[in-house]
Amino acid sequence: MNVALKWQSLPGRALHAERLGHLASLCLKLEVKTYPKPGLVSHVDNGAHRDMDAELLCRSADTLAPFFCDLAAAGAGGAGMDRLRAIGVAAERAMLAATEGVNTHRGAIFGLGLLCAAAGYRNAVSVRKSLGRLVSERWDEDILSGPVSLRSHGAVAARRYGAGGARAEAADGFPSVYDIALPALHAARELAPHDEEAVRVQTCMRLIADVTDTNLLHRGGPEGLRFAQASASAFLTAGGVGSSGWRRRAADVHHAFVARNLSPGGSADLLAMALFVDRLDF
Ligand SMILES: CC(C)(COP(=O)(O)OP(=O)(O)OC[C@H]1O[C@@H](n2cnc3c(N)ncnc32)[C@H](O[C@H]2O[C@H](COP(=O)(O)OP(=O)(O)OP(=O)(O)O)[C@@H](O)[C@H]2O)[C@@H]1O)[C@@H](O)C(=O)NCCC(=O)NCCS
Ligand SMILES: Nc1ncnc2[nH]cnc12
Repeated sequence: MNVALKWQSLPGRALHAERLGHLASLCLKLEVKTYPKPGLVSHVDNGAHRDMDAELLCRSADTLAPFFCDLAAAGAGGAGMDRLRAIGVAAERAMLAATEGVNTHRGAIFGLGLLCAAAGYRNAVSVRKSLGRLVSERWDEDILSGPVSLRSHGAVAARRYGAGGARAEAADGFPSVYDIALPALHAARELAPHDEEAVRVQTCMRLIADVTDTNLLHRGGPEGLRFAQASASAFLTAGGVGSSGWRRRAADVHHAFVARNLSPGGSADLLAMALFVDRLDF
């Protein structure tokens, strides 16, 4: 074992891993409790989804907490990608059992799971690096060379349109979280200092405007992706949550997505990851 990994006592590490697992689950629930979020499920309505509601997403988030905790503990113990993948696959199985087969959080298990593992590792070795950088430094090659599911919606969209999706995002150290979501989140706190839900709406819009979300490609093709990006961009250009009447304008964007059956599930996951990193990075 690496000497640095002995730095923190085991009970201390276990407690830290448990906290990280709960924080990851909380961030998934905060994402759900954000309205209006174009096309997505929230506590207000089910967006463009027939098989999901807020209760199901929160049940899924609760189910995942112990797996995020295991991933943080595995990271603290210096685990390689094989071990992380095994926990991730078990988490996917538990999610599908809890939701009766609905894919609520597959992308989030992957992204938040790797961030939990990095947070466990960082705490164990006491190194001052961002979580995204640690994911990229420790696991990027294994992430990119891991088994590819040929039938997933994301894999089909990746083959057809050349999108990198969740895997490229993680291997590159989550540029959509660090370069897109976090700057938007911090700027939004200036625009709406006492309204964290508004801050999350603004961050979500920024992500939709800038990310190649494979869920949008799956449901709407390149035209759907372009429409979604342009609509979110127009909301932001008009002042976003800093302008009067923003709730109505955001709701209009939401309803336009629902009418076109568009749902940016990847951006929803990235919002939860940004909330997680915002609490933990310096
Ligand atoms: C590597 C895996 C993530 C495999 O993923 P896949 O081959 O499916 O690839 P991706 O397209 O990359 O997407 C996976 C999910 O990631 C989210 N996502 C989409 N775009 C991005 C992006 N640009 N950056 C980051 N993340 C992105 C998205 O997840 C959300 O959407 C899910 C709902 O999807 P779906 O069922 O298709 O949706 P619907 O529209 O509702 O379908 P219909 O109603 O039309 O039927 C939801 O789960 C959100 O989370 C993408 O879906 C990975 O799964 C893998 O290899 N796992 C193994 C375990 C592992 O290695 N773990 C590592 C340690 S934890
Ligand atoms: N709020 C949400 N709506 C739809 N799909 C999602 N995947 C993750 N969060 C989601």
